[in-house]
Amino acid sequence: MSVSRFALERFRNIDSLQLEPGPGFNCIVGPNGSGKTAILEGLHFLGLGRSFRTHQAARAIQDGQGDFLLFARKEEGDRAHQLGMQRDRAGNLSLRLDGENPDRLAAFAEVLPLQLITPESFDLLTGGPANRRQFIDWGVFHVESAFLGCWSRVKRLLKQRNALLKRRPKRYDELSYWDGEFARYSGQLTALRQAYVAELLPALAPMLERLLPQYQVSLEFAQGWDKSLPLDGVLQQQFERDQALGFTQAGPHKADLRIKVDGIPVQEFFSRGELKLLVCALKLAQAALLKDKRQRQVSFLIDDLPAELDGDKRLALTTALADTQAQVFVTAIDADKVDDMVAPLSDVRLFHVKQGRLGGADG
Ligand SMILES: Nc1ncnc2c1ncn2[C@@H]1O[C@H](COP(=O)(O)OP(=O)(O)OP(=O)(O)O)[C@@H](O)[C@H]1O
Repeated sequence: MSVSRFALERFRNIDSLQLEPGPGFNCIVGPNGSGKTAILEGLHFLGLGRSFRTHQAARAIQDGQGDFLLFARKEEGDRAHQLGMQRDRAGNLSLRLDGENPDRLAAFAEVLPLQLITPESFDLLTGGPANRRQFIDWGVFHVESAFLGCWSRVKRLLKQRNALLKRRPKRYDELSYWDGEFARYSGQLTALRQAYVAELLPALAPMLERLLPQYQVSLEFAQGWDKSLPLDGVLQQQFERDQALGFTQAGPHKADLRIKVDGIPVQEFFSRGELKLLVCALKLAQAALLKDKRQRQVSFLIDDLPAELDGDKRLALTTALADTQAQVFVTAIDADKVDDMVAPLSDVRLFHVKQGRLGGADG
């Protein structure tokens, strides 16, 4: 259940590159600007249809070129999936999955579940609630087939409601039908999110024990409105405020995950290294839960794994990753730091990248 082949063409500083990763640890090593992150970014594009570095996908197309091409082969038990993506500067996207044209990008995300960890991943803990909703929804999407339909309906109904509010309706009656629908699907979405968080906690405990054993970390799901009241009642109560602001202030689009350490909000307490370890523990827990519930294996993309972590923590993290048996892609500038980290692991491949080209694989 891993990517056994990955190819990029006309992507960032890469003219053409083919990688044959192993099912375990794949270390991509090279100097600044060599194209290490571009390789992870290419995989991220394939799995999620977007970059983690820019909202402008065209920036990833190599300068002077009209499009980029990405291809991966993903082993899945005794069969393999072939994923291909082409994107041009006009924004046209062509997708091929096992020789067919899938009608939605979500088909790629299902085949290629990815977890990204970069030096900016602190955002999950220190940034706004949208980061944490995205974290929860990644998990729910992969374990609950009902999620996508429900989430799309909520999004569409919220958009309609906000458009109605902007027209400054005089009376609440103009919204009440839509609010019934919005509350119904919001309730379903919230139940899925709640159940997911409840299942994540036992998967998280052993990861915290390994990476941050000296702390008591707690997670509390906040659904986005007063949990003692039905959403349609809250919407009716808040109608005048929503009308004045022109948008809806209560609902699942306001949900959050409150994360505390020894009772203190995590961002006010943890060091940068500890924040990174907590992000890793959360993502490892998601991968473990996905494997447990759906027998699906995640590929981890970790940009600059050694950053912020001392030698012991680096080792604790690499062994925790290896124990999940997930495929891991890590980038690092310094080959020596990578050697220390992966010394106890058995399944390691090392790729040297220079000026957008591969200098050979060891391992
Ligand atoms: N559209 C593009 N076309 C050509 N080259 C590009 C494009 N976008 C970025 N680059 C260049 O691609 C190179 C690869 O960047 P990348 O971020 O992958 O390097 P890296 O190996 O991860 O470096 P670092 O260790 O500094 O993070 C950079 O030198 C960048 O200037």
